[in-house]
Amino acid sequence: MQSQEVLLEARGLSRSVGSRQLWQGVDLEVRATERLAVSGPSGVGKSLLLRALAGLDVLEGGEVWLRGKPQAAWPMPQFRAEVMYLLQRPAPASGTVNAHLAEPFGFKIHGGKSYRPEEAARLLQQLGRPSAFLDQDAACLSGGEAQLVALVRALLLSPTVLLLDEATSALDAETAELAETLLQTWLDTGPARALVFVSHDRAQQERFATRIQLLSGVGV
Ligand SMILES: Nc1ncnc2c1ncn2[C@@H]1O[C@H](COP(=O)(O)OP(=O)(O)OP(=O)(O)O)[C@@H](O)[C@H]1O
Repeated sequence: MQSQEVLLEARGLSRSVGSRQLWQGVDLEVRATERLAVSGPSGVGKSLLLRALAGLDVLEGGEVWLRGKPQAAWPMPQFRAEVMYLLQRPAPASGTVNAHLAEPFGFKIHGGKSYRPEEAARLLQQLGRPSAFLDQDAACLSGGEAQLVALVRALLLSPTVLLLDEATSALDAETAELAETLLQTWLDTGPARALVFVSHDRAQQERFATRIQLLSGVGV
């Protein structure tokens, strides 16, 4: 593992909310192919840490690097396309699943990429969904289905580091394991990639993480 390239690195991160210091002195390193679990009690600030890593929350203290280049030196849309954050409760707008998956390919930041519906169907099939699923209304999906679609949408965009914030929490056990297999294949093929995830499912952490980092509230 140590020979793998460091993709994402954070040093000395700190965060407070009002007068409450959530954590400080947080160091983190994610290497290619890693599946790093960030663990800690409810309210300790795991979501805020992932959001800070993704450039979606302020960096009060410390610094984050992607491939050795400081977060602040990246154009932020590009950084967020490379370090992609998936939240627990995605809420897609109305329109077909296919249209929802195709949508970001129309954004300037993903201009070099093209949407391939057959690839979307292939990924969905690996998650146990038939190709007709692409025609469903995205706004009417169940919580678990919306999580599957968010995951497929992210994988199609091929970020360097995927940050999953309880992003499989609404899936049944069997589908959650299909998602893990899909993610593992994604990590092990193609360019250098890595995964950071938060899960309250201890069994998932233990079977899926290559490493677990505890966020204790007083530095990790
Ligand atoms: N934008 C915000 N403004 C003020 N307080 C916030 C904000 N976001 C989060 N908090 C607070 O910061 C603390 C950490 O929140 P966070 O969601 O990161 O915790 P967590 O470890 O992910 O929790 P859980 O495991 O319950 O999801 C919580 O007390 C929360 O209420």
